[in-house]
Amino acid sequence: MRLSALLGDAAAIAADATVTGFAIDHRKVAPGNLFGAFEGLRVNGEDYIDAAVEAGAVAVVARPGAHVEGAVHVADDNPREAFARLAARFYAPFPATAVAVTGTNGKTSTVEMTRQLWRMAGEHAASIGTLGVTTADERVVTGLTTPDVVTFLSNVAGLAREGVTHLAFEASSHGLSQYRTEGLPVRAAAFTNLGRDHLDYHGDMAAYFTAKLRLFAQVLSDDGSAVVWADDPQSERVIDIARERGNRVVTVGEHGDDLRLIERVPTLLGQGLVIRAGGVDHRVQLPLIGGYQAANALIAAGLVIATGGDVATTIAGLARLQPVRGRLERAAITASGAPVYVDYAHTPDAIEAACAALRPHVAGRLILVVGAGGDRDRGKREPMGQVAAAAADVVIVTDDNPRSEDPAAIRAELLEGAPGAREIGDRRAAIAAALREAAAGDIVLIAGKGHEQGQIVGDLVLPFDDVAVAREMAA
Ligand SMILES: CC(=O)N[C@H]1[C@@H](OP(=O)(O)OP(=O)(O)OC[C@H]2O[C@@H](n3ccc(=O)[nH]c3=O)[C@H](O)[C@@H]2O)O[C@H](CO)[C@@H](O)[C@@H]1O[C@H](C)C(=O)N[C@@H](C)C(=O)N[C@H](CCC(=O)O)C(=O)O
Ligand SMILES: Nc1ncnc2c1ncn2[C@@H]1O[C@H](COP(=O)(O)OP(=O)(O)OP(=O)(O)O)[C@@H](O)[C@H]1O
Ligand SMILES: N[C@H](CCC[C@H](N)C(=O)O)C(=O)O
Ligand SMILES: [Mg+2]
Repeated sequence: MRLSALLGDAAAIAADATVTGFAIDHRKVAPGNLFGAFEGLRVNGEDYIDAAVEAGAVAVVARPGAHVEGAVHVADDNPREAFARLAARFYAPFPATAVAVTGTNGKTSTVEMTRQLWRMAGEHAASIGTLGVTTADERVVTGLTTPDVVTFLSNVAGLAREGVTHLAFEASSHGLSQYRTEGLPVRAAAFTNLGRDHLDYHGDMAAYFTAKLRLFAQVLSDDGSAVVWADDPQSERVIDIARERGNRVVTVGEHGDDLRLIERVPTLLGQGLVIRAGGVDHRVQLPLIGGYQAANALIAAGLVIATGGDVATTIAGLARLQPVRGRLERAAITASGAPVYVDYAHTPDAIEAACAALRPHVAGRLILVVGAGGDRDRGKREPMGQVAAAAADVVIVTDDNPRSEDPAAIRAELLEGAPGAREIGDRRAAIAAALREAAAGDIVLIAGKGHEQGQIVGDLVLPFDDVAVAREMAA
């Protein structure tokens, strides 16, 4: 693509260059690239403009005040957004049907279920999120929930080239604030719930919620649909924004109008659901336990239906959903017969939801192994401890991903909320202790790391897999 075709202004025409790609890190600039220079949390990308030009950048998207020499300066007050829109024009075409999911908890589960439902309907579908880029054939890990804009848009274009027509992706609050997905038309956007997380980055709950709401206020296409979990206290805000913009609103949940959850009966390995849609009651056996997975399944069904899926077929498909990795995954059964579950709960609400999911199945005690990640919202730690103490019968506080923090200090903050808890820093030892403690009728829940394959300690990623450790200890 010619730079003049992308920008169309005099400077671009004069430069008469061919654009070869986009980069936001100067170390990844190749000759002919457009470089995006953004102010970050750690450094200012504008400091690398000269180096990017040196490496062959033909244009630089940066604030009007930035100094650009030797390349075309694309000046914009919001360089991240301007960059994303140009990148989208370069990388297009994209899958015709893209949907996005935001919310504190449930994004990964919902995009994965949406992908599965589409596949059951015979569509060529993919998902992008915490688990990576997932298609029917493979999964490629990207490291972030919403990858950076270049990785995201180039991957989405790659999926389209492979024939993917349907994409469900996670729109994290960081991703929304940083315009990581702008330019990809979003035909439906879903809201799962709002709880405490990431206040280290956003400052307060209002700013965190505003970041998420941008999905509905700005990212969702004008003629797109908003799919809203109606049972969250914040749902009205989302619905109001969608109505104001004239988007179609699809509400799901006990208070939902479009997919109303009439009945939910936990069974040994799943739950029986009655879902009312268009005045008809549909009965379906969801093969996953936990109210929270029923919520995510309904939101996924809402997204599929909002983008043209048949109502009865989609609801019937819920009976064939496969479990999502690390979300209430049954990892092992102890010698004494106690099931051991691994779950990615790393917020107060998620710990509550995961414990509530297991409670109907607990005859004896619920034994919880829990920790919190370092370099992340510190204020969520004490509430996580409080919820753990209230929802479980035995709490063992351990390390999650300490990152650059002192693990003992993180544990101390959790213990503020759970003074009666046991403290075992070493995660392997904590899991071993929980499994030893468990008797017949008890259930062990290992929370916080779900599918993760490593434990981040300082700059090191040490191999660690909760499911594998649980299996090893149970054997
Ligand atoms: C807080 C946050 O979102 N940080 C991400 C963000 O950093 P930033 O914009 O603040 O970047 P910075 O490091 O200050 O650098 C500024 C700019 O200079 C550029 N640069 C930097 C250094 C250099 O030598 N040359 C250069 O050009 C950078 O590419 C960047 O564009 O952009 C970087 C480049 O894409 C990301 O690597 C980085 O993710 C860090 C590693 C991270 O841990 N992010 C987490 C918190 C995150 O994004 N999580 C969310 C939510 C998780 C969830 O709840 O699911 C996610 O979507 O994964
Ligand atoms: N709808 C829900 N309501 C409450 N809690 C939930 C819900 N869905 C999932 N959870 C809890 O949150 C955990 C994380 O779920 P999931 O990975 O689907 O969320 P996420 O929003 O993608 O998280 P992340 O922000 O890390 O990407 C689950 O393991 C579970 O404990
Ligand atoms: N996407 C989330 C995942 C947290 C998982 C937990 N294991 C932790 O490390 O805090 C984050 O980056 O905040
Ligand atoms: Mg996720």
